Amino acid sequence: MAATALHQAIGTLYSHGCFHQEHGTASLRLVSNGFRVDIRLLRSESYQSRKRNLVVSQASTSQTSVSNPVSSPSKNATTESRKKSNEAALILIRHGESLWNEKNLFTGCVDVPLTQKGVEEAIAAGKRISYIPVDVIYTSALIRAQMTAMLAMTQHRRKKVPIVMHDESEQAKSWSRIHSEETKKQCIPVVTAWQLNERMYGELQGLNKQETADRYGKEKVHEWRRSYDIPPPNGESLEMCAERAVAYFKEHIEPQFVAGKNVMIAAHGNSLRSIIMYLDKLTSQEVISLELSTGIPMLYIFKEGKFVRRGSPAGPSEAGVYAYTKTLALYRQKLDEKYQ
Ligand SMILES: O=C(O)[C@@H](CO)OP(=O)(O)O
Repeated sequence: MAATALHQAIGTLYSHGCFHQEHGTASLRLVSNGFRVDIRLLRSESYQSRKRNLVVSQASTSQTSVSNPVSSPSKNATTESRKKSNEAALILIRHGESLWNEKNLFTGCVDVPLTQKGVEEAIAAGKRISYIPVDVIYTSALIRAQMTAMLAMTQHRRKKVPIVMHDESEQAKSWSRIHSEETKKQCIPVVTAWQLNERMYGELQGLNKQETADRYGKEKVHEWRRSYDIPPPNGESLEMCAERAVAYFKEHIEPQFVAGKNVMIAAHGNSLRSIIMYLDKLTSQEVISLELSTGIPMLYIFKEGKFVRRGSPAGPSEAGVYAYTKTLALYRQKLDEKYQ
C-alpha cells in the first residue's frame, strides 16, 4: 500500500518532466500523495553546463594530464563528449482499439479502422510522447496503425508534419515530391511496411474469439493465440511473424539509430511482441506471456549499440514512460522554451 503510494508520488514527479535517474546533484523536495520525496535532479541550464564542463574536462585530463574542471573544452574533447552522449529514442506503440477489437473478432491482416475509444487512446498516447523527439515514423500497412501514428503526432510539441512516403512506383514518388527544402525540414517521413503488419490469422480472421473457444476448446484456441511456433489454420505463428518483422527492423529501422535518428513504430500486438523479443532478448517462453495494451507507448533508448528499455511494456507507469535521459530532458526544455 505504502509502496504503491510512493511509486505514484515518484511517477507524479517524473511526469513533470526533466528528471533523470542517474544524474544530478541539485536536490529538490516535493510532496505528493503524502510522501516527501527528496530527489537529486538535473534541473537548470547552469547546472547542465557545469556538468558538461566537468565531463569534458575529465576527458581532456585523461588525454593531456592537465586537470582543470572548469576550463573550456578543447575541440576534440567537445566532439568526444558529444559522441559519448549520442543516443536515439525508439517509441513503440500498439494501435488504439479497433472496431474488431471491440467486437472481439480475430483481426490479423484485415484492415479495420479504430473505434472512437481507439482514436482517444491514440491522442492520449500522443500526449505522453509529446516531448520525445521523432525523426522518422514506421507503421504497418494497416490503417489502424497509421491512424494511431497520425493521431498521436497531432499532439507533438514540435509540430512537425508527418508525411506518408509513396515510393511504390516512380510516378507515385514524383507526384508526391515536395519542392521546398525548408518545408521538408518541417516534415517527418512516415514509412509504411507490410512486414510490420499484425500476424496473419488465417482461417480465424473474422471469427469471434469467444465463439471459437467454445467450438474448438479453450486450450486449442489459447495454443493458436499464444504459442510461439504453432500457427492457426493457414495462418502465421508468432515465430513466422517475428521472422519478417525482425528482419525488417534489422535491415531498415536499426540503421536509423546508428545515424542518430529518433524513431516511432506504430504496429500491432504480435509484430511488436516480435520486435520486443529481439530488443529485450526474450526467450520464446517469455515472449508468449507478454501482453501489450492498445495505445500505450513504450520507450527505448539506443546508446552505444544497445537498446535499453525505459518504459515497461507489461504495465508502463508514468515513471517508466517518462524516465527521461539527460538528452531527452534537454530536448524537452528546448521545446518548452520555443513553443510555450
Ligand atoms: O486478432 C488479432 O489480430 C490479435 C490482436 O488483436 O489477436 P490476439 O490477441 O490473439 O493476438
